[in-house]
Amino acid sequence: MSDPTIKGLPPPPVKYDGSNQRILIVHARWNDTIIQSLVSGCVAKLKEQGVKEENIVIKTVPGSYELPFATQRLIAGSQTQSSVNAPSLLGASSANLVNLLTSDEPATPQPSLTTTTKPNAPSTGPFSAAISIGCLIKGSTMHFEYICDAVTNGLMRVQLDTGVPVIFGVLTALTDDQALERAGLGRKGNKGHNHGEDWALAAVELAAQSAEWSKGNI
Ligand SMILES: Nc1c(NC[C@H](O)[C@H](O)[C@H](O)CO)[nH]c(=O)[nH]c1=O
Ligand SMILES: CC(=O)[C@@H](O)COP(=O)(O)O
Repeated sequence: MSDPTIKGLPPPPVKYDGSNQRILIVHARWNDTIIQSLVSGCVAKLKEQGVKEENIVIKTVPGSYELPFATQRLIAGSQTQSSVNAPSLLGASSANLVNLLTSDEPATPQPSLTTTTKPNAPSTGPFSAAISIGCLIKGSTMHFEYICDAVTNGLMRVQLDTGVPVIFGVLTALTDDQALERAGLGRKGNKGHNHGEDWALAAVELAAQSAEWSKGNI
């Protein structure tokens, strides 16, 4: 692997704490051997950063083209859930807080944010960050180029529209080996590096930082 200070992601400046974060992983199923390795590496690294298993929500879609829609709808849906066994709303996106403050719906009794249900019960409540994972491999037509462009711009729009960080976890590979090496599955004596680990670090960092920014702590 090349020197990460020349080409790659250096360690984060501080170790961010994921213990109060709820993370969404949405992954495509195309090129599933590669996807499964990326998701496994991502989940393992999220747990290393303190994210609880019950706060890691994994959903799948057929292909990468479906990632922006699914990510947007899952983020929106999470913001209508009460926060049980999940991070405090202060860790949520500002959009969620505005909804809560401006809703003319009669306030429904919410379980206290410190409600504890049985351990490892699946969590509910707003996502602190999302990681959208896919693997696009160039074929013989322009299909690759169009999907790459649509997915990239779509995921960027989702995060800017929702205020929830969306990590770009989409490999855009020209060959099978390029994709395998970026999933840590390289075949030619170079296993490569599992990019899913980097995406987990980015998610925990952006979730922590954006929660502070939402509170005006800049
Ligand atoms: N060729 C790849 C695809 N193609 C499928 C599309 O993403 C989409 O599911 C379909 O066009 C229906 O809307 N998807 C990948 O994730 N990776 C590929 O290499
Ligand atoms: C990324 C794709 O859509 C691509 O794998 C499809 O292959 P082809 O361009 O040969 O249809």
